[in-house]
Amino acid sequence: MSALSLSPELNLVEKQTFRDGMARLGAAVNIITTDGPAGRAGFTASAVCSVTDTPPTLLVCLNRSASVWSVFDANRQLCVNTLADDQEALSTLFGGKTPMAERFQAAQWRTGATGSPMLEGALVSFDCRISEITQVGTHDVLFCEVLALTLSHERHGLAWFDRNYSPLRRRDLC
Ligand SMILES: NC(=O)C1=CN([C@@H]2O[C@H](COP(=O)(O)OP(=O)(O)OC[C@H]3O[C@@H](n4cnc5c(N)ncnc54)[C@H](O)[C@@H]3O)[C@@H](O)[C@H]2O)C=CC1
Ligand SMILES: Cc1cc2nc3c(=O)[nH]c(=O)nc-3n(C[C@H](O)[C@H](O)[C@H](O)COP(=O)(O)O)c2cc1C
Repeated sequence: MSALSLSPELNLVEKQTFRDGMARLGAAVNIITTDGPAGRAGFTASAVCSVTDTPPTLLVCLNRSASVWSVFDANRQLCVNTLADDQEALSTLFGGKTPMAERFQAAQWRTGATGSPMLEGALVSFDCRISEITQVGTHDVLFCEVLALTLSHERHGLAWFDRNYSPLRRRDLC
């Protein structure tokens, strides 16, 4: 065990130290999509978390410098598509600098109740309206009320851990 990051003055840890720590905190991989008056957009996110089940709410953290930020901010609705283990390539596509049309061409989509694209083959898709946005440092925290969801019963999951992808095996599937 090392105490690399603990300074005597109890200052905040350096950005790189924080990232090294966060790299060890595994998380599901999601493609967040939206469609509406500002157009269609999507990006990869690991910063997704359950907030409360009453009302059913999750949060998504979005960097305000991302090209997609203004689209999500204007549309105020989104779908959280949690990826299955065979959808790693989609994560890379939506996490890079790829043009938006090219990102969406790589998969099949349905339209959710909010109008947001729902990914075929996702482990679960949460169709949401953004109820609140809070700014924290470089990111917006989008609080999202879940209006509908679609579950897949035949897929394993995908994790982002140690700066890489790992499958998440479901016990009831071989
Ligand atoms: N929450 C976020 O905004 C995240 C952004 N990314 C993006 O993907 C790139 C590659 O990430 P990794 O290969 O995991 O290596 P990395 O060393 O850049 O990041 C390690 C971990 O730190 C956290 N992180 C990275 N950038 C962040 C940011 N700007 N704000 C808050 N948390 C952040 C994430 O948990 C990430 O998995 C990052 O540099 C970033 O651009 C990746 C994961 C989460
Ligand atoms: C595995 C992975 C997880 C990511 N998680 C987040 C996240 O939670 N929040 C975020 O703002 N960006 C995250 N990113 C980066 C965005 O996906 C990326 O900045 C986004 O596609 C916007 O890029 P653009 O500005 O080229 O459109 C992640 C990238 C990867 C590869």
